[in-house]
Amino acid sequence: MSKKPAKKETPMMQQYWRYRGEVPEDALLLFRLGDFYEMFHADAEEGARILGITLTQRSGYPMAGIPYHAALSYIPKLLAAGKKVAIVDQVETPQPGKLVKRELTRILTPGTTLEEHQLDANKNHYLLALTSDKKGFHASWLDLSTGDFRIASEENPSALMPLFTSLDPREILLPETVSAGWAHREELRTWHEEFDYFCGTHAVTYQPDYQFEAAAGARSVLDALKVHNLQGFGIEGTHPALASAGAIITYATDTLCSPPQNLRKLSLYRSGESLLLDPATLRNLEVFQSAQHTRQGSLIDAVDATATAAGARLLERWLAAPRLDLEELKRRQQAVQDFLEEPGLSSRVHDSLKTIRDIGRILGRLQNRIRNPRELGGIRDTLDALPGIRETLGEFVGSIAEALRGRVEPFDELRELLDSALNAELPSQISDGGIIKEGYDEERDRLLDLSRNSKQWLADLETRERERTGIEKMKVKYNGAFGYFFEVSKSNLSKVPDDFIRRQTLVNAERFVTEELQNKEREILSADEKSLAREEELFRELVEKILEHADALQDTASALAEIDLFIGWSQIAREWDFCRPELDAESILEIEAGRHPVVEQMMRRDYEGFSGSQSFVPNDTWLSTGEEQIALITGPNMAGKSTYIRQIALIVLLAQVGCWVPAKRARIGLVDRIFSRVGASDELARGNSTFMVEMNETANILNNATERSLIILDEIGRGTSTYDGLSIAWAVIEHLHGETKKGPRTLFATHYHELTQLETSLSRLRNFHVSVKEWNDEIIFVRQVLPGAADRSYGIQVARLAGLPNTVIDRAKTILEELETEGEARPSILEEEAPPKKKAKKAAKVKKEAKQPIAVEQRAAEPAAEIETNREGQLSLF
Ligand SMILES: Nc1ncnc2c1ncn2[C@@H]1O[C@H](COP(=O)(O)OP(=O)(O)OP(=O)(O)O)[C@@H](O)[C@H]1O
Repeated sequence: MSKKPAKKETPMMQQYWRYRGEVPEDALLLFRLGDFYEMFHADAEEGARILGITLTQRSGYPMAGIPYHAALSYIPKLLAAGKKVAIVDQVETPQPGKLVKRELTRILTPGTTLEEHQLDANKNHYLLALTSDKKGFHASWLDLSTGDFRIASEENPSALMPLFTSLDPREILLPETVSAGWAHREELRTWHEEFDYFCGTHAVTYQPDYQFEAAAGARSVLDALKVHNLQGFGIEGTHPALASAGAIITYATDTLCSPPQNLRKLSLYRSGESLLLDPATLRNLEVFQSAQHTRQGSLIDAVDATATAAGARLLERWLAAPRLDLEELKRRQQAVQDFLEEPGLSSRVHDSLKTIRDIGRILGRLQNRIRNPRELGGIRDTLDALPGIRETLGEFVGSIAEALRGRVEPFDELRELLDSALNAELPSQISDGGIIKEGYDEERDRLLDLSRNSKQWLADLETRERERTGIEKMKVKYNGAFGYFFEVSKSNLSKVPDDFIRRQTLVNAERFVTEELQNKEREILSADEKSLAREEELFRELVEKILEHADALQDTASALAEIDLFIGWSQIAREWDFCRPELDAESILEIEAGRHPVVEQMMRRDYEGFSGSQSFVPNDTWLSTGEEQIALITGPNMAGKSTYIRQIALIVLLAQVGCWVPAKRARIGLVDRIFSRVGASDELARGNSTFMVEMNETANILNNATERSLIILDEIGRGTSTYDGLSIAWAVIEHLHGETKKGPRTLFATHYHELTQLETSLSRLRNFHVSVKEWNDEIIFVRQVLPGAADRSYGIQVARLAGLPNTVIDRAKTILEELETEGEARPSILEEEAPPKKKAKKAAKVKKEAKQPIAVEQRAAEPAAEIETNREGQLSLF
């Protein structure tokens, strides 16, 4: 931050320093000076560097400025550079010789911006606060742009991490000393490591601890929501998470420079009501971002066919909190069905939705006094689209579409008002005028006429005076310093009459006024000013009228967002042949011809891809906690093991947000958590080794999975020596299987062929393999998941496909042969580590079979049939 210099400052700079002292140290102060926002001292140096603008000097100190009308395009760059931006505006018209009055009008921070161009239209924009006390950890999050405001408390902060990752907040508020203490608590070590990393990738603002005081927080929340108690929201007034909610309100108030006006509801988030996906699983399944950190290639992108930004944000919120509530999920599924059954009507509604504006966010800005005429135009255009949308929705027969129609209000009166009041084209600033339609307000029309007639009068005067003086090219002109004047070129000066009063001499011309012109000028300027003032008054009245309907408009906006999302899903279901999954509370998972939604879409778009195949090969799945609880999947590299196990997790996730799923048929017993242990590339940046990350994630799964969870494990144990890895994988499977009759539904993909022997000792484990064919020492990927274990890994053939030099491939083959011969002489892991007593007998049998597993023979008859079926377009030949 800039330090105030010791020398005597001008009054303006004294004013500057007063505000500089008021705003947070890490904010850059933009100080309005005429037509510029100026930065001074250290702010100027930093601002000029970030914005790439010229650094100048004023009275010996650094200064850098941006034109005020271009501020909107500069500010996002400062925010993107992680800076906060404080704005001090001029709040009166400058008078010569008088220090202009200024006020701090706004502090823009990553989590509290509201302006359209500073928000990503398709993403929620959360400010998150977290604190802790003896009872546990308390979080609150608010999207100030829409007023979405929630709280959550958990004894164990790890339970909040899935939520934080899904929210992907723009800014995090933490209590300074309380949060510093978390690092020293041994029991929080694992969580803190993860949270610390999370904070490292998000903007964090530390606040004094007292801002997180629970009782004061409860009061701020009541004030902000304008209610006497929180019972209506089902929240106790002593709920500990109100501490963080209070900190959010205080921060929002400080940054908006007045209390937020668009909060009307507080909701309590209970982790037990959602399907939880821990941060690693969200990353591994590429739910919100692909492995390349792009939206393209993620699940959200694959199931997003929304036409509106609000619809896209709703999808993000729903994917962040998949449900366990059958009734709600069935409502969503039915909505998709209603729209799917009426494609013509649905696309008509969707087309109309493309014309509506983001009224949820517009209202947020209007309520928080960020007002511009075009936003009113946005509300008007949206309301204009409503009758058509309602009419089309009325033609649907489905019950849910009908219910949704009921939530879209017509707003006839407000629509008529805005239609009659607002011009078709609107300015971006109130001060530009031209907002109000002629004929809407008598007084404003009168002033407008006066100003217009005066302009005609000026034109007449110009003609009259040209005739009188004989100066043919004399013109009436206007400028801010002198007002209206006659401009006469030097060559015509001799013709100027005596009643012309000289005002200014230019190189080639002179400027004059007359008494008549001066009188008229006063009349015109006052008519213009009065007309503008009247327009501003009418504008404010219109805003108030809109805000009277704010709640109803918000409700309509959320219904429109749902309709948009459902229609989008119905289009995806039709285009990609999704089915409506049966949902129940049984612990089973049955998928017929399931597909990976993202890989399938990418393959269709890019059929020249490495897979070499144009269409995705569907596969079946059957799991149940009591019978076929664990599917152990083996198969060569590149066969499709990872894709298969991920597709199952994605199908379950989609089903639990209410979307239809990429399968021919599916029956899904609701899942409380999805765990995955897949790749680890992201984690290396955290300073953990691949193996450490793998073990951390595995520990998390084993400690937290319940009977209702779904677990996908990919190549567990590969990050260490073969025998260590194999032993760990072996023990993990045994643990998940357990002794009892039930356990989490698990898919385990592995290259450790020894594990396939577990089928004989673990009653609820089944072997599967992803099949391939050999053809002249090359392999053909068939991508079919079939019962039984794979015979070998074909790693060398795959390496050849990847382009390894022939010399290396040949040498590898020789080494492999040697190793295989040696391996036969070496004792197997089963002999090194005896299984538990009661399995000893079975294990002895396995040992016998290990060298020549029965599964291989069982599959001997399968290849011909597979080749036949898959040649029809699905076979991939390299
Ligand atoms: N069912 C399928 N239909 C068509 N192509 C598929 C299918 N499954 C996977 N693929 C293609 O095969 C590629 C490799 O799949 P995947 O990564 O799942 O193999 P893998 O068996 O896990 O390999 P590795 O053991 O080497 O990790 C994928 O990128 C995809 O393009």
